Amino acid sequence: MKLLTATQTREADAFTIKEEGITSTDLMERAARAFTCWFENKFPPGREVHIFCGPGNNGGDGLAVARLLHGRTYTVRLYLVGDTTNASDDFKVNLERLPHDLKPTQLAQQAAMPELSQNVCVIDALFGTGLNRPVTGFYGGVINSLNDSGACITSIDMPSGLYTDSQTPEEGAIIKASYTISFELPKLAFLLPQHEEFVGEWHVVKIGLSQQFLSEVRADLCYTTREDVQRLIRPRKKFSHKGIYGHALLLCGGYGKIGAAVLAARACLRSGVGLLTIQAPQAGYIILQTAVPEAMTLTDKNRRHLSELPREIDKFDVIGVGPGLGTERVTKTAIGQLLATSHHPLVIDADAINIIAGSEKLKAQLPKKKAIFTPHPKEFERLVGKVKNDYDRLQHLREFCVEYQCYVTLKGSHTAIGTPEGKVYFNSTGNSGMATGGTGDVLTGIVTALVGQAYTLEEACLLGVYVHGLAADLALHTVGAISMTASDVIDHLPKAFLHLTRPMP
Ligand SMILES: NC(=O)C1=CN([C@@H]2O[C@H](COP(=O)(O)OP(=O)(O)OC[C@H]3O[C@@H](n4cnc5c(N)ncnc54)[C@H](O)[C@@H]3O)[C@@H](O)[C@H]2O)[C@@H](O)CC1
Ligand SMILES: [K+]
Repeated sequence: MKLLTATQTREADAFTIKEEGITSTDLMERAARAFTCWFENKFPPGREVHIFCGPGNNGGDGLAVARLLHGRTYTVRLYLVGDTTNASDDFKVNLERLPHDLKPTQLAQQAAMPELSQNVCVIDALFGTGLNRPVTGFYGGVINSLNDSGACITSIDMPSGLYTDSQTPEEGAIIKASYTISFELPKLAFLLPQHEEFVGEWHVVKIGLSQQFLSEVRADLCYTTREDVQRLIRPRKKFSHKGIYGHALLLCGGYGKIGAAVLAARACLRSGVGLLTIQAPQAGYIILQTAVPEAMTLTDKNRRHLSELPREIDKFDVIGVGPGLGTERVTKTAIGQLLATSHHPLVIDADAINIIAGSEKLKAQLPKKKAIFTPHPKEFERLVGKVKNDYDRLQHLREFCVEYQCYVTLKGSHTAIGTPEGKVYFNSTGNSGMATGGTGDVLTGIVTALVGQAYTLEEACLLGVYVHGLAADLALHTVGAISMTASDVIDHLPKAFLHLTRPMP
C-alpha cells in the first residue's frame, strides 16, 4: 500500500471527484459517514460529544459528522473555532445543512472555551491535511486546552497541528488524540515513534478514492500489508528436496552469547531453509548441537570468539552474521576477511554492524545489492551518525541505502525497510512484546532463511520483517506482551507462515 503526501491526497480527492462525476461535498459526506460508522462502533449512543471545527474541509467533515451523530441520539455540542467567515465552500454547505435544533457555538477567544469533563468525547476537526503552518495563537490555545481537559479526543483524518509528512516546527501546538481516524490510507506521520502521543491508536476508514489514481501514483514510501506479502510467498514444490531451499551459514555466537546463535538458528530452520550450518567458537559446540540438532556446527579454532571463516565457504547460498559475536580483534579480522573475499548475499546484524560501522574501509567493501543490514536505531546511528529526529533518520536511511547499494531493515514499531533505489517500506505487524532481548537474532535467522530460498533481497526483507511481527502478534494471544520472549516468537513462526499461506478471509 502506498503512502501519499498531503499534496497527493488532494490530487487523489480531485481525481476521484472527476472520475465519478460527484461533487466534493459528496466525497465529504462519504468521509463523514465512514468516520461516524467507526465512532458509533467505538462509543455507545447517549454519550456527550463535543465537536471542534476549524475553517477548512476538516472542519467541514466535523460539521457533517455533527449532523450524523445528532441524528443518532448522541448529545452533540458543536463549536466553530476562530474566524469562519472565509471558511471553505464545503464547510459552508455543511453549516447550512445543520438541523435547526443543532446550534453551533462560535469560539473566537480563549475565554469562551467550554469546561470539559473527563468523561465527554471530543472530536477534533480543527485541521487536517491542509495545515500549512505551525498552529500558534488562539488556535494553539484551543489545542492546549483540549489536551489539558483529559477528555478522550478522536481526531478526524489527522491530529490537528501535526504535519502530514514533514517535521512539525517546535512552536506548533498539536492535539494529543486517543484515536485518529484517517481517510483511505495511513499517513507517514502515524508511523514515526516521535508522534505516538499525538496520533494515539490510528485506524483507516475507506472512502472509495480512485483505484486508478492509487495504482498509478508514484510513491517512494509504502506500508506493507498482508496482501502485499502474501503475493510474495512461493509454495513448496512436491518434487523438491532440501538442496532447493538453500544452504545457509550463520556466523553467530560468542562466549556468554551462544544463545543468540541458538535463536537465530532456530528461527532460520522454522523459516524454510534447506540446510543450515553454524560456525561458532568452541564454547558453543555442545550447546548448539544439543539445542539445534537440525543444524550442522563447525567449531572455530578460538574457544570464545569467532576468528575464522569456514574453509568451504563457497558452498553456502547466504551468510547471516552478527548476533552474539562481540567485537574482539580476532572477530573484526574475520569480518574483514568475509567482506574482502566472499560474494555471498549477507544478512548483517548486531556486532557485525558495529564492526562495519567503525570502518570506512569495510563499508566500501560491501557487496553491491547483496547486503541486508538489520540494525536497531542505536546501531543505525553507529552506521550513519547522530540523527536529529525521525524524519532525519528516514532521510539518512534512504541516503545510506542508495550510497552503499544495500538494504536496511531499521527495526522499530513500524520497521522501515530501505532499498538501494531509495524506497522505504514500513511494516504493519508486531507489538511491544517484541521489545525484549533476542528478537533481533530471530529476525536475522528468518531473513537469512528467506534469502537462502532465493527470494530477492527486497522480498526477503519485506516478508521476513512481516512474518517476524506476525508471529509476535500471534504469540500475544497466548503469552501476552509482558511475558513474551524471543523463543515465543520462534514458536509462533509456524502459525504465522500457515496464516500467510491460507487464502484471504
Ligand atoms: N478535499 C476533499 O475532497 C476531501 C477532504 N477531506 C477533509 O479535508 C481535509 C483537508 O481540508 P483542507 O485542505 O481544506 O484543509 P484543512 O481543513 O486541514 O485546513 C485548511 C484551513 O486551515 C487554515 N490553516 C492552515 N494552517 C493553519 C494554522 N496553522 N493556523 C490557522 N489556520 C490554518 C487554512 O488557511 C485553511 O483555511 C482533510 O484532512 C479531510 O479531513 C475529506 O472530507 C475527504 C474529501
Ligand atoms: K483533525
